[in-house]
Amino acid sequence: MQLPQFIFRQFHRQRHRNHYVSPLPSATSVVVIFTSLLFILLFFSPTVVSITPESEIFSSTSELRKLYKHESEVVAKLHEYAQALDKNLKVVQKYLEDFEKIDIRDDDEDTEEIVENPMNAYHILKRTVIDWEVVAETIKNHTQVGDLAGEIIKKGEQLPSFEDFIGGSMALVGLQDTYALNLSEIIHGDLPTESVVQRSPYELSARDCLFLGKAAFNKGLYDRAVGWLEMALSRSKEESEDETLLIPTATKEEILPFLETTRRVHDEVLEKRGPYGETWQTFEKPINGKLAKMRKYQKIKRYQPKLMVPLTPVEENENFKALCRGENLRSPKLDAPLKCRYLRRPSSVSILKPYKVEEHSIDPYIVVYHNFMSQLEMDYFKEHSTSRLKRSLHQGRDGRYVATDIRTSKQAWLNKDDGPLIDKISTRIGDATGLEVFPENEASEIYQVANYGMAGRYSPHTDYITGEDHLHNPLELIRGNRIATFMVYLEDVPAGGSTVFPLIGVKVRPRKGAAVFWWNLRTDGRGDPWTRHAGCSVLYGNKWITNKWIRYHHQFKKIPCVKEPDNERTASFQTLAY
Ligand SMILES: O=C(O)CCC(=O)C(=O)O
Ligand SMILES: [Fe+2]
Repeated sequence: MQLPQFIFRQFHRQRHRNHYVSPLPSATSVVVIFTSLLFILLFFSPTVVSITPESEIFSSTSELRKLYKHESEVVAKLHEYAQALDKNLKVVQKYLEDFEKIDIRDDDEDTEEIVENPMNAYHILKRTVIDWEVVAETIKNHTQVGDLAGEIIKKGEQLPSFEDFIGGSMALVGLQDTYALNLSEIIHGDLPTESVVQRSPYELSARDCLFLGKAAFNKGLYDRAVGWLEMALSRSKEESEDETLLIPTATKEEILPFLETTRRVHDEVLEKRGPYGETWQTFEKPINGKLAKMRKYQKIKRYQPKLMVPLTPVEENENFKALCRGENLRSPKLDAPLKCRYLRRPSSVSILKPYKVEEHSIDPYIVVYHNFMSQLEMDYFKEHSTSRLKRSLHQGRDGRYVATDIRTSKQAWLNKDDGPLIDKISTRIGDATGLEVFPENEASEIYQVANYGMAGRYSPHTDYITGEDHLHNPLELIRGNRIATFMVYLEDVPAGGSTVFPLIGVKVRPRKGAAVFWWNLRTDGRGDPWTRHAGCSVLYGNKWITNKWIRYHHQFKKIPCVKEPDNERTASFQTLAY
């Protein structure tokens, strides 16, 4: 079954039919107005037209009637013109008001706070991609500043494209789905997070909901699409009762066909393919009441997360989302042996200032080192990477590196040439883990710094390298595979952005300065698939991490190489560090 897609560009269509966007009178109508005016002026001006006895104008009511008719035509045109000016003024004012809902701030920190809210981010994208075009079109006939985008491009800035706006819309739809956000809250700009409700001054209009419904549909989230489109319908009703709007931003007639198609496709997909798969998701029951009563739908139950058993990609994704939402999937029995402790290494300052270690899983062994890096050290890492950040890529099916939504972040690399602090942190990692990290680039990789923006995420993956390709690379043969990961959070993330291990139910909340450490390989060098992990989408804020991947071959003096029996998994590395 070929899954259908809706065509976007809906916001553009709005421009032509929008209630508040009315084009200025066309060039011909302006000419008509001014010719008529000229005609009246000429007619009444005594210096130009002499009143001759033949003039019938005062005596003949029929002539006066004619004149009056001419005048009213001119007045009608002038009304039209004034109305157009007024409407165009409204377009400009509405844009300005929208922008100024947030006080203008120049300070970098303040602006960061603004863009950290995905609702604000969506509106910034919408304004610069859609509204700018509308405003530019509106003021084109008045002034020379119509080319708003040109002004910015001249400054060497990059502008978002329509595709960026679609990306932003998809991201918002993805956040709503992952965190099961309540639509009636987010349409009013309220974003519920664990601790507080983050507020954005921006509401979502019927047109926004329609657009986001289409984005959800195209993402295969048919259940969510129905939710957005139903919301579009109720917003449209609210807007039609709103006296400040002439007509709703999207009408019922426009929304209904999309909603009907979505409901129909939803039921077809559910019937033919089931309630979820890698590229789609539906409710458990059909929307159509008659179909919903069918016997086969009475038994269907939503997927219940399972741990410690092999999962299909779809099941893994469900575990991933549940963990991101903060659900607890682990049993008390699994968590019972976990401890927190102070770790001292005899040869280092940790004697005075021990590492604070918190266990998250015994097998595979996963721990968090709290307060591992200081604020100054974290700032150093971020500052040295900011100008070098590039879109993260990952290896596609054909082996080439591509940017996809599997990993939506930007990254940069830091090495010892970036200053003495780099080696200082590596020495600390070696000390804390008991592993060999020098020489840089052999025993361990240089630092990868990653920054996740709006809804940035990383789908489930392993850090150890799979496939055969790396076996032909001389450097990889020297280094061996990634035995362990040491990942430090360089920033707090107010909401979302946890690191989760979907197969074993582990979740770690990002806390700045804390580091997560785990073994990717078993003692014999084979990858441990239970270490599959993921970065949840950032719901609010901005996430910074740095990764230090430690390699296998240089550890030969530190760890015993023992083959672990397949049926008896041991956390044999655990003893190394403690
Ligand atoms: O962002 C995260 O929490 C996980 C990142 C990760 O797994 C990676 O960079 O390999
Ligand atoms: Fe990873």
